[in-house]
Amino acid sequence: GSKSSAKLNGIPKGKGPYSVGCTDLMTDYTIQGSFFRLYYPSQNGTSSEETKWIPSSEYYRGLADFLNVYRVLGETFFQYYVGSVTCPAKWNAAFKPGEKYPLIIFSHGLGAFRTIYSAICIEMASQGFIVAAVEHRDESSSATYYRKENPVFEAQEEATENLEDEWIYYRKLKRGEQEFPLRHQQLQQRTEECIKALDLILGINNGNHVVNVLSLNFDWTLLKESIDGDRIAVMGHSFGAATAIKTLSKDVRFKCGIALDAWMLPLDDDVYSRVEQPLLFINSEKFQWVSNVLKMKKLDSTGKIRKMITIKGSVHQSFPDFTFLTGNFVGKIFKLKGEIDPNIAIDISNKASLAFLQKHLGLKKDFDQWDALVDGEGHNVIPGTNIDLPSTQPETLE
Ligand SMILES: CCN(CC)CCN(C[C@]12C[C@](c3ccc(C(F)(F)F)cc3)(C1)C2)C(=O)Cn1c(SCc2ccc(F)cc2)nc(=O)c2c1C=CC2
Repeated sequence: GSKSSAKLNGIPKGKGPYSVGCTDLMTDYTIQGSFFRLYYPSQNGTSSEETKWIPSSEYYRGLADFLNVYRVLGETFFQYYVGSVTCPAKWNAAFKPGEKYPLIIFSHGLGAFRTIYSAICIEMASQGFIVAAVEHRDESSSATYYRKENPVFEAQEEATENLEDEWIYYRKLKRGEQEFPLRHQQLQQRTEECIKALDLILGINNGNHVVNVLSLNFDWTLLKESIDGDRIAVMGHSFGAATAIKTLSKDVRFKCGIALDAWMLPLDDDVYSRVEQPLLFINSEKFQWVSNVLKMKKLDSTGKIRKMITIKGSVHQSFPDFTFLTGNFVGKIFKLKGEIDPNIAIDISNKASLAFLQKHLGLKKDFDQWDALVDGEGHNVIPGTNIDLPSTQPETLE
């Protein structure tokens, strides 16, 4: 039986051969700039500092709002509970040059932000990917910010921190407001932000000078000629998975996509015929429902590669990092954990992702050892969906 409370051993380390580094990049002083967290293969021993998982307390305020709990309650709860959590990546460790790495752009879900899918991003980086987890400024994240141009400061007694940071919080649906128009508009912005992040990173690959308004000591020049421009994928969770699908339809530089427990509502009808690239759906057992899965099936079409698996015993929150941070008791109550051990669930998701990426990016690694998972063969995984779909065959064949 399961232990009464799992040891809180936190966010799992990467299992691959590369050491993982982490840094943040925010370009230009406006809301239109790019903002992402970069997870990358790093040179060993160049940083001993672990990465702060949730870097500013404003994120706690945003989370409290998103979760409809009292701000002051929520903030203290999060500050106490996750304020000191670090993720197993070396903060500002030197990038490891010398080979061309495939690139993944990762899009977060509703009410999330760039830092809370670190278990997935760190695993991919440890296996030799560069991962840019974008932070969307479409008011779908619990909180985000942009740094404004430093105004000319009169001499101030104490330098008030973050004076120039402009915070944007989660935009709740208004009473009686239709959901689709808002989500579809946010989807457009999210897609643009993924494409803008790709453009920026490919520019860095060409040696463009990087202006990072976050004063971090990270040497971006080491990324010059280190990205394989032909091996680019897009991934996302929930609203971020819909973003990944829309991004594929908008930009063929993305060679394939991985949709983690996709929320299909924001997608417009004409996207369904415009996704040519291979697409993998990795679903949780508890989140999905008929109309949502039927939309995933609508993407099926002859000659287009579509794979779907469902992780048994998993829930929607099996993909973001919170699933690793509470004991079983609290985790089950808040649906942060399913029946399946969180480390096993994320392991299945990551291995299936790696096998799919090897096949459709043409990687020369050993991720094909997990091909069976992509076919839904293996422990704790089923092919397709657990949701009973209305059959399309005529009722009874006379
Ligand atoms: C009541 C608010 N109501 C707003 C629409 C529904 C809230 N909700 C269910 C929740 C998120 C939940 C959650 C998180 C985190 C803790 C914590 F305590 F661990 F922090 C607790 C409890 C509350 C599970 C979802 O939105 C589910 N969901 C998500 S959850 C992404 C996320 C957000 C914040 C996180 F910290 C971690 C993960 N991303 C999506 O793209 C979509 C959906 C639904 C459709 C599209």
